[in-house]
Amino acid sequence: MQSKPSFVLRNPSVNKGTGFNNEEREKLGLKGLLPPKVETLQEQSDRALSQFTSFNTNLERYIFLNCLRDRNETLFYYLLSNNLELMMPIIYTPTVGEACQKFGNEFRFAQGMYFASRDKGNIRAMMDNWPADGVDIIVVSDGSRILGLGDLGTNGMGIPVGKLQLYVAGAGFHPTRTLPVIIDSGTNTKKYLEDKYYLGERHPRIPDSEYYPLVDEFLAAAYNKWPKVIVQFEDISNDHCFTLLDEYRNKYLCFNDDIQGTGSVILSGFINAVRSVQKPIKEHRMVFLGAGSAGIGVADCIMSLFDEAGISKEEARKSFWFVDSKGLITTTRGDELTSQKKQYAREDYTYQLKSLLEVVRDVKPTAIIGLSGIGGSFTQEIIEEMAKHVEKPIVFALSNPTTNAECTAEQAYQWTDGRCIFASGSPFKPVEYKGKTFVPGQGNNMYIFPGLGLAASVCEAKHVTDAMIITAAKTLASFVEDSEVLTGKIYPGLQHIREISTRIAVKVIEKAYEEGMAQLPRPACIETLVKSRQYIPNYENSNN
Ligand SMILES: NC(=O)C1=CN([C@@H]2O[C@H](COP(=O)(O)OP(=O)(O)OC[C@H]3O[C@@H](n4cnc5c(N)ncnc54)[C@H](OP(=O)(O)O)[C@@H]3O)[C@@H](O)[C@H]2O)C=CC1
Ligand SMILES: CC(=O)C(=O)O
Ligand SMILES: [Mg+2]
Repeated sequence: MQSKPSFVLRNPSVNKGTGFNNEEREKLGLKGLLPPKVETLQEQSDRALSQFTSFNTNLERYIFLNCLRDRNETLFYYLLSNNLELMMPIIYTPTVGEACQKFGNEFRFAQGMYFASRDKGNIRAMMDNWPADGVDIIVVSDGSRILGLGDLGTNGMGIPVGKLQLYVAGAGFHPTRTLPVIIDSGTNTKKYLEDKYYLGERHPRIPDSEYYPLVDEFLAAAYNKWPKVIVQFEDISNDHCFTLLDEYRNKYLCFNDDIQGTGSVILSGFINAVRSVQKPIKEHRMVFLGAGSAGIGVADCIMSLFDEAGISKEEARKSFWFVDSKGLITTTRGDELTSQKKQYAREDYTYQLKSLLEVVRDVKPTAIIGLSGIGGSFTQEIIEEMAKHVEKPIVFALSNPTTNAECTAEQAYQWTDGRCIFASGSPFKPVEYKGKTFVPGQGNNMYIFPGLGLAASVCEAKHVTDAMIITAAKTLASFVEDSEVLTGKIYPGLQHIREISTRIAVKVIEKAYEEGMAQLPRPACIETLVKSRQYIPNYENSNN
């Protein structure tokens, strides 16, 4: 049997399934191919929601949603957009972590594009194979540091896929104009190299002499084919991600979500935490567990608050203490520090503090920020020690997925007797403690990258600047009222993500014009322009 070239029921971008009305069924030759009842998008969505809830595991729900997307994109995004709080933990952290780990076993159909070492020299030609007319946004990973789960190689594809689903649902990028990419540079994880279902190239990671030219060729090809595209670097290990960002941030329109997106969202949470504890920035002592891409990105962004308070960089750095896998980072520790760590290395320690507990005892921090990927590393002893010296401790356990969080919300509230301001990278349910309900904040870059990316794309920004990142953080912070921050709430509800992303986009675009970064002629009304560009999942030419 020959398949029809434009068989709409097998094309997720145009398929409406039972949503095709009788006129469309007649015109498209679908009569007899669908059950008789014509359904509205809402009716289809109700059924899909009931199917979603019938599964026993989150991985099954993840697979269900991605298969739905592969059948009917409009229905998928309609369902997702209207049930974001319920479905976010499935398409994104924590479930996406498990989906990546099992990517080879659960593989059903391909999404996105893969460029491997053997493709060197052919990447531009391969891009012509991408079926969509245009691409506005690419999320690219090499799978080398997927959440806190380590080097997953090609299995990391779930992350670009999930991030782009948020770009669509959260900000309104058009789904057909998004492209998830994996640069397959091998994997150093033996388990995957030996796994018969592993789908990537089966070799250890390629050396830098091959890695950087591969990424360079990919970027040159992408900007050659789609000159206005924005590229988000995602979950790339810290031996490469800083170098890539430095190399390309002033060459192309790109940003690194783990460094800059995380920096922005945690700056936002920190602004509101400072409002909540009512202690000026210069009185804060911040201990970071983890000095990688996220930890450094966050500290760099929080530095802007000191700058605004008229405090010099040199003075401001004295408010930061970084702990990595070897202990407190000092200039006298004796190991070779990366340039990022050097800026925050303490010069005032003649003795070495090896553990986080020792550092907390020594520093008596007002804030403890976990971006280490090490689950449970904020122990009861550490948090209780901190809480002895601070009225309202700021406890951010930001590592993903949930199993890698430095502590749980329940632990943080219990160990601080309900006094802490808490945020985590993956969601925790509200906690009942001593008759009070505490709603933990989710300090996750998902609040920032959709609006930031939309802004950069809509105004055709030349580059993503630090000022645009800081503007995004402040705009997000402004969504929480004074009365709310006093109760410990530091992030707005996720159900408002469209409104949040729209406002972030407007403010970031204003900043881009102010800085001369926007290349699109300035419109009469930025908000109208942004809204006119946002995709809303609905059936066209239907009575639905
Ligand atoms: N909430 C959010 O929005 C985001 C959360 N994250 C999460 O943050 C975590 C880290 O990400 P990222 O910074 O990119 O990762 P990196 O690999 O770049 O950095 C990890 C850091 O943690 C340190 N570390 C590792 N083990 C220990 C240990 N036992 N004790 C103390 N420090 C340790 C490493 O030390 P060393 O330098 O010595 O190797 C390194 O400094 C991940 O779990 C990720 O999911 C990341 C981005 C966004
Ligand atoms: C949220 C995110 O980007 C991370 O955990 O890597
Ligand atoms: Mg990430």
